[in-house]
Amino acid sequence: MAGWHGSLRVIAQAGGNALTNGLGMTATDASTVVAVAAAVITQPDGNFLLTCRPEGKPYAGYWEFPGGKVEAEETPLQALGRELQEELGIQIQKADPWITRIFNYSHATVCLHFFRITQWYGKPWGREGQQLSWQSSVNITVSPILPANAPVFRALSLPSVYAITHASQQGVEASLQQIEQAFRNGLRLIQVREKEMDEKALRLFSEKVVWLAHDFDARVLLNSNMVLSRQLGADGVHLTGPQLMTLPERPDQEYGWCGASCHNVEELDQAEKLGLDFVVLGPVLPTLSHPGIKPLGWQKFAALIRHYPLPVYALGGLKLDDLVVAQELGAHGVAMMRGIDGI
Ligand SMILES: Nc1nc2c([nH]c(=O)n2[C@H]2C[C@H](O)[C@@H](COP(=O)(O)OP(=O)(O)OP(=O)(O)O)O2)c(=O)[nH]1
Repeated sequence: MAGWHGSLRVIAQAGGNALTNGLGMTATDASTVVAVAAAVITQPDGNFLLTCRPEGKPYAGYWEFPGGKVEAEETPLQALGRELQEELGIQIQKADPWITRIFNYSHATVCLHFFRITQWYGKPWGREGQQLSWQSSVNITVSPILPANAPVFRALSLPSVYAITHASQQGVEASLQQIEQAFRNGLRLIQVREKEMDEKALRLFSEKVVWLAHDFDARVLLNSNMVLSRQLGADGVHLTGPQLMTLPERPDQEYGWCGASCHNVEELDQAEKLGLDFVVLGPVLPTLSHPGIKPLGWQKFAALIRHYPLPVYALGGLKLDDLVVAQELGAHGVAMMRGIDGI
């Protein structure tokens, strides 16, 4: 159990005391937590597979991600390989670890290890007579859904690339042109982070980014400024590390999406406690925007996010080409400031 992150680590050390894991769910004892492996089997268009729980199981008739309990002597990934063969007749070709979430049902407390499966052998079919359905995170058309899975759909609706503006260095016009091009090329999430702009310039620039983004159905989060975010109709706020550590609770839902910058385990724990939508963790590699800060490196990055419940974007000196390695290590995606010109 050593090395389990956040709530899982806490539960492992708790020795039977009831505790809250920061997601509004309570686990009672490490020994009563049932490990489950679940697959987000994703097609190139982003649609993923849900299956309907067959008669005879708890929550029969509810829709879920394919998978099942991890048996003794199995790793979650081994369990998933077995379950997908048994339930769907497919073999995993490529699986990336994703988020790990705990949920308290009346019949059990489950620890769900999610993997994203992007390549597999065979065509999925309901080998246990269960129904299958390909779904999109923005429009789930089957119901009911297992209660633990609502935040998972929200996480899945986050794109794999998160851009960060740097107009103060680049020049406002050049920056807006680049951002528009990136939206044309598929960018769907951006943070306005302009620490050197005065209030008026920031308002003007942010307003333009929001207009542009909404033309492309993309989302804009403003760095640290909840009031301005709401005034401009932006999609939410991105908290700085210090801001994250001083907030007693998540900004009101009326502010929309809420992410945060994290650099260490304390900040990751706090983001989990506040129930944020995602975090950015870095710097992974040396970066011009934070000279003099020792980068985490990929190994430490992977260790910090192991078994973490929120989607994590890797940040710091990264380009689009780093997305594959980031996701193989458990990241949801990559966040980029200068790398945005490659989008
Ligand atoms: N497979 C799966 N299980 C989920 C999801 N969400 C969620 O809360 N769970 C819970 C429901 C169950 O309590 C538990 C999975 O247990 P299960 O009974 O389906 O496991 P299994 O396939 O190994 O079944 P069995 O051999 O025990 O009959 O995890 C999900 O998306 N997929």
